[in-house]
Parts: sequence; C-alpha cells; structure tokens
Amino acid sequence: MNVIKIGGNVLDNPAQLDQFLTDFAFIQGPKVLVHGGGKIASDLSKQLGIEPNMVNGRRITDDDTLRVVTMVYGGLLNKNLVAQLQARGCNSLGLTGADANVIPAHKRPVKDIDYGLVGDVESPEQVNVRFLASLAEQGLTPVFAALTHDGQGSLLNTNADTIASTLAVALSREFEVNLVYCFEKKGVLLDVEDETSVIHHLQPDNYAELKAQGSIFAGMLPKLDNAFAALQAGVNAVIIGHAGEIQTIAAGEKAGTRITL
Ligand SMILES: Nc1ncnc2c1ncn2[C@@H]1O[C@H](COP(=O)(O)OP(=O)(O)O)[C@@H](O)[C@H]1O
Ligand SMILES: CC(=O)N[C@@H](CCC(=O)OP(=O)(O)O)C(=O)O
Repeated sequence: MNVIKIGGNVLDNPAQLDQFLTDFAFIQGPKVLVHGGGKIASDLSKQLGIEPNMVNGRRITDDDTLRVVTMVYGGLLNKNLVAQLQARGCNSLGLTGADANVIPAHKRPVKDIDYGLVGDVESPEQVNVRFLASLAEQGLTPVFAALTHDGQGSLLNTNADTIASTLAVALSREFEVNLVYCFEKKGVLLDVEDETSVIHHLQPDNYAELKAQGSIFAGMLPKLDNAFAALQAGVNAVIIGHAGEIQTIAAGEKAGTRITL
C-alpha cells in the first residue's frame, strides 16, 4: 500500500499537477492520496482580506480562516483532484478525516500559542482502518483533504504531512505501507538552492547534524520528524521526493531521499 502526500507548491502548478496525477493513476495496488494546499489557501485568504498567520509551520485558524480552508481543501482542491483522477481511470473518493470518522482528532490545546481551530489527531490506533481496507477491496482510492473534526461538530484544520503519517502508521496494522512525501524539489537537499545535492539516505544522526548547521529548516523539519516517527511506528519505508518522480519512487527504484532509522 502506498500512502502518497502532495504539497501545496505542486497543487498550485497545473503542469506539474497534471503529470503527477497521470503517474499516480498508473501506480498499481492499493493507494491513498493526501493533499495539502496551504499556498492556495493563503492566496485566497489574502484575496478575501484575511491575512494568513503561520507559526511554526502551522496556520493560526480562526473562524473565518476555517471557512476558507474548508472551501479550499475540502471543496475546490479535493473535488477537483477526484475529477482529475476519474478522468485518468482511477476510481477515487474524496474524504476528510471526519468522513466515516476515519481520523478522530481534538483541538490543539493552548500552550504558549493558541492555534485556534487546528486539529491534533488522537492516535493512529483510532483511525478507521477497516473502512479504508474496505475501500481498497473495492478498488477505490481515497483522496484526503487536510481537515479533521473534533467529534463535537467542528471541522479542524490539520497539517497534511501529519494526516499522511497518521494514515500510514494506522494502515501498517493491515498492510505493508510505503509513505511518500512528494513536493517540488528532488528530495532533501544538502543545499536547498542546488537540485543536484540530493541526500539519498537520511538517518537520525545526520539529520541532527544538518539541522544544527541550518541546511534543513522550515517545512522540512516537521516533515522529517513525521517521517522518523512513522518508521518507528511500523511504516515500512518513507521517501521524500519530487512529484515528477513518483513512478520511479513507487517502483522502489532510486529517486529522492530515503529516510531510515
Ligand atoms: N534541506 C532541504 N531540502 C529541501 N527542502 C528544504 C530543505 N530545508 C528546507 N526546505 C524547505 O522545505 C520545503 C518543503 O516543506 P513544505 O513547504 O512544508 O512542503 P509541502 O509543499 O510538502 O507542504 C521546501 O519547499 C523547502 O523550501
Ligand atoms: C494546521 C495547518 O497548518 N494546516 C495546513 C493544512 C494544509 C497543508 O498542510 O498544506 P501543505 O502540505 O500544502 O503545506 C495549512 O492550513 O496550511
């Protein structure tokens, strides 16, 4: 089973997205697509006069922002991705974590920062794996938007990398799962400006070193923290790579950065 996450920069690039979806549709066997869309939500937010506010890579989500991300992630992006996959013969089903109660979550508790209507997932054990397995049995590919719910009637904005790793860990109970983070670069780079500097293998000790010297920063930090946590919790393999190389990655051939413990 492949759990594949696609980030906001690729979703905002029609040519790259088109190619990615064509390649994704070709991948054999059960698969799950998780999408972000932070960049598109920020653009629409600004157009509506709501200034985006990101802290530690997470969006501070007030009532108006939740409306925007619900429209963008749950509506615009999710439904268009499903339509585009249908056009490629990939029978897919658009979902949030609220649908079939697949991903129970709670509002992130206020510590130093109040993130507002942001979700932390309960735990992979609470994911409705049976439902996902039944979709796989029917040949349906779930497409997840970055939204969960609090069980009390509110949707919660939830980081898409975290949704992908949570689903990957949960599905590892029934499947051998490969988790792939696709984005707009060729992998984790030694020098973020140099696409030829792909780190082919990343382990916790060299991650700590590269983090300390500032070569790995910003959105890549939570992505890698999620990646190591997923491996520790039973995911078979985690790869971070370019959306344009998904076929090579899914075939188990050398591309992107392979994360190992
Ligand atoms: N060493 C690195 N290699 C590649 N990208 C890095 C690195 N360090 C930081 N980054 C940044 O991490 C970003 C990816 O994280 P993020 O924006 O959260 O991705 P996504 O598009 O998947 O949501 C890249 O666009 C890049 O700017
Ligand atoms: C709480 C939180 O920060 N949620 C993210 C969800 C979208 C996301 O993760 O999008 P990318 O993968 O494209 O960055 C956000 O609103 O930006």
